[in-house]
Amino acid sequence: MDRGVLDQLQLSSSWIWFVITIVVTGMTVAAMGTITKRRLKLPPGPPAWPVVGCLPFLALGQPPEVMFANLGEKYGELMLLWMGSRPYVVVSSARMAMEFLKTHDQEFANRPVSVVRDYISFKGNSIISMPASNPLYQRLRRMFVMELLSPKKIAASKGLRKDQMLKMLQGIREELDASHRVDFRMAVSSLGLNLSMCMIFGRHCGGKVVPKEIETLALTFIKAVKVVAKINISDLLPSIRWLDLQGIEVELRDVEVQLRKSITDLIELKRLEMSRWSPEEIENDANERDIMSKILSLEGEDRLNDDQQMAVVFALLIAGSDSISRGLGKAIEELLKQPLLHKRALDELDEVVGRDRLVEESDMPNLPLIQNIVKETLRIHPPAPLLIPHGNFEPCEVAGYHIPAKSSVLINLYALSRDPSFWERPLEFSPDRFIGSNLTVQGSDFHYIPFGYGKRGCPGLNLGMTTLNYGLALCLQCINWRLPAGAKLSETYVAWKDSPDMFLDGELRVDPRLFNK
Ligand code: HEM
Repeated sequence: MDRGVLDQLQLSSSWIWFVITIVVTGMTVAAMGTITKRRLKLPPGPPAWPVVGCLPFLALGQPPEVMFANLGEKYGELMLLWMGSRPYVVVSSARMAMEFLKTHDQEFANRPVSVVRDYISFKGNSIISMPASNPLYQRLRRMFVMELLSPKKIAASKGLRKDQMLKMLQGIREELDASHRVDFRMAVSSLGLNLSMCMIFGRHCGGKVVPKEIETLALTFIKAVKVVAKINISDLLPSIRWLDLQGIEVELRDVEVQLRKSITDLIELKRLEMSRWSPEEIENDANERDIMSKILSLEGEDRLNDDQQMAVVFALLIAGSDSISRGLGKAIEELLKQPLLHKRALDELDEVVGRDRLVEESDMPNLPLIQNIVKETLRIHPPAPLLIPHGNFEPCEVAGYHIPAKSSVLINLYALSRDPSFWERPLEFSPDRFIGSNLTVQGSDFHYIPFGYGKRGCPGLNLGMTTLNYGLALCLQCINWRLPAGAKLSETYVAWKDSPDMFLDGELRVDPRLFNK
């Protein structure tokens, strides 16, 4: 859900609600009435009107996590909101997050139904939207953790990460040559997608020459993300889905066809490439080169059918791209706001790596400040601030409250990571809070779970952290990020570099003059 979509929803809401009210009056009353009659202790929440539930009372112009955090101050750590005819349970404390993600992990390790799932889960084969009890989910999950995103795979793809990041920096450099200014948010926005594409297909994606098939998939993917991000009224009021009031299903149908075509084209190219492998290449584990080669070489009961292969590709793209771009963009943005912290990070790089070579992933354990900047970025700006909604099939009792069946459970990381009873000066960006602390991104404490926790916790955690840590170190080493006088961070953030010699002979070199000592 992005803010633009919410604004859009608000603008067009009056007539839409009018139609909905006429069509389905009474249905929600019936749903809610059943529960009230049984006098169950429901979590507190805002009042709900027939049909539309509490939607008219929500401040839809705000980002959802902020809106829910504000509501949490009024209604408490566990809230029940009827949005349309659907129950949404919002969790705003570490204690309650532990209840749902640890104590009751089994019951809530599913995903709520949604219209999107009917289209781009490739016939129910997506790991992201599948119930955790599905045997295919367990097989895919094992494959993601043990094979596709394993420490061995991550180590094997380090050259590719470096290559892609240098291409991004080169792009920035070329823009600087032309204008002396670069919008970093724009520059970094395609990095995550390029990295994911490379890891999946083993093809070079960034830079000027992009293979046509890769470009087509990237464009289709961006289109798909835009549709997925829309709030669909049919999800809130399933009984009027047939009206498709916002035309979203028409768009989804179109996007599904295009995704299928572009992913299939790339898979076919990979098949062709594999058919030309020499016996030596096969002997030397050529199928370990990239994720698609690995998937296509699975045999016997491990083999994935066409829908499953496409679903794996799409899941990796959608879960792994934006999180990286957003994380890196926010880290740089925070450093632009704090020049002293920025300088400390540069000093650390200087001391550990020096100026004669580029930083490598193997340097990262010796760069604790840069690692803490990434950790703090994920605290203040978690890429998935409400996780991905969890769901339960059956009604359930949690901490003495009745949670209706088929609820959408949203864990509000925004509230957890700003809890003043746990965090000192929670609104301050202060990476040093992690010095000597035993907080880890793996979820050693439920106040800090940027990757989620438990059965549905992110399988890309190691890849995500490796990429963000290294990406930040390289971006800091190669570019002297500055906010030009008068530029406002809230509008756009712009960076420039003083030295014209960062790239020599098309190759990246670290120029001592980059660092303003
Ligand atoms: C900084 C980077 C990342 C962050 C902060 C992040 C965070 C998350 C979060 C919060 C979830 C939802 C957990 C839940 O529902 O409880 C998730 C799910 C997921 N992530 Fe990540 N992620 C990152 C990078 C990646 C990468 C690089 C990949 C793979 C290329 C990836 C693959 C996935 C998948 C497949 C899921 C769905 C798991 C499931 O439903 O079982 N993530 N991630």
